[in-house]
Amino acid sequence: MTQLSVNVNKIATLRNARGGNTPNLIQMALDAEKYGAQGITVHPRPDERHIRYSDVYELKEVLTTEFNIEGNPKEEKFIALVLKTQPHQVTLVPDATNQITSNHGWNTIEHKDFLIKMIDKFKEAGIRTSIFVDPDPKIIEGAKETGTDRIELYTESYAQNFATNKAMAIEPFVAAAKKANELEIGLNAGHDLSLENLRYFSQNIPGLLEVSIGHALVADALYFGWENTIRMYRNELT
Ligand SMILES: CC(=O)[C@@H](O)[C@H](O)COP(=O)(O)O
Ligand SMILES: NCC(=O)COP(=O)(O)O
Repeated sequence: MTQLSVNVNKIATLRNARGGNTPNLIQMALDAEKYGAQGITVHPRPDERHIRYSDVYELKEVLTTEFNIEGNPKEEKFIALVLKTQPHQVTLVPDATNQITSNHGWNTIEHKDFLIKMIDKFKEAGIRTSIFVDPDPKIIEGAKETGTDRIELYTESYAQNFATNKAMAIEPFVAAAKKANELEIGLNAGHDLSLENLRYFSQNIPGLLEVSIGHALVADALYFGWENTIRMYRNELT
């Protein structure tokens, strides 16, 4: 059964918009767990545009499901945060500081030595590692070389092409998943997954352990409510 990790970045975006504590990020994360989230994901970016480093420490103290922290380990501050908070999983994402959102995976061949160093550091601390990659079999072979526990398939291209031709959209991800299964690398996925495209993805991707979903889920919750929306997303997963 694929696990749903709810990314709460956009709850923090709304909270920060007025400088107070409404919506209460910690309470919404706890309620997400109560409503069926099997994990909570955060992506504390260097400019703290949404998730603040202080949020990560507070969440660590109260969460009871899997805690997944995403970020780029080129930032020493990120490495220190992860080592101090000891999440279940760290997902390494090659974002530049000024990116509006994540828009590419690692070049696991070009950055092999750096990734090996970072993955060793987090694994030695007992933290499961995942690295954000495009659905490219060569890149996934490179991921195997890094020793990472898991990869996270960057699913924006699937989401973008889904409405036009879902069979074509999912093809590269099926091939990538089969390669990950063959190499015995754990398989996660995320970015722009939604109520429209999640079920088809989940039904066709072999060995999918976890999806992390935030932007579309929070947007849907504006219509359907936090509890209903989380239950609806859980219902789309096989
Ligand atoms: C890695 C990934 O695809 C997303 O979790 C990303 O972290 C979303 O970041 P924003 O919420 O800042 O768009
Ligand atoms: N790793 C993907 C994630 O956590 C959320 O991505 P999105 O659903 O906000 O696009």
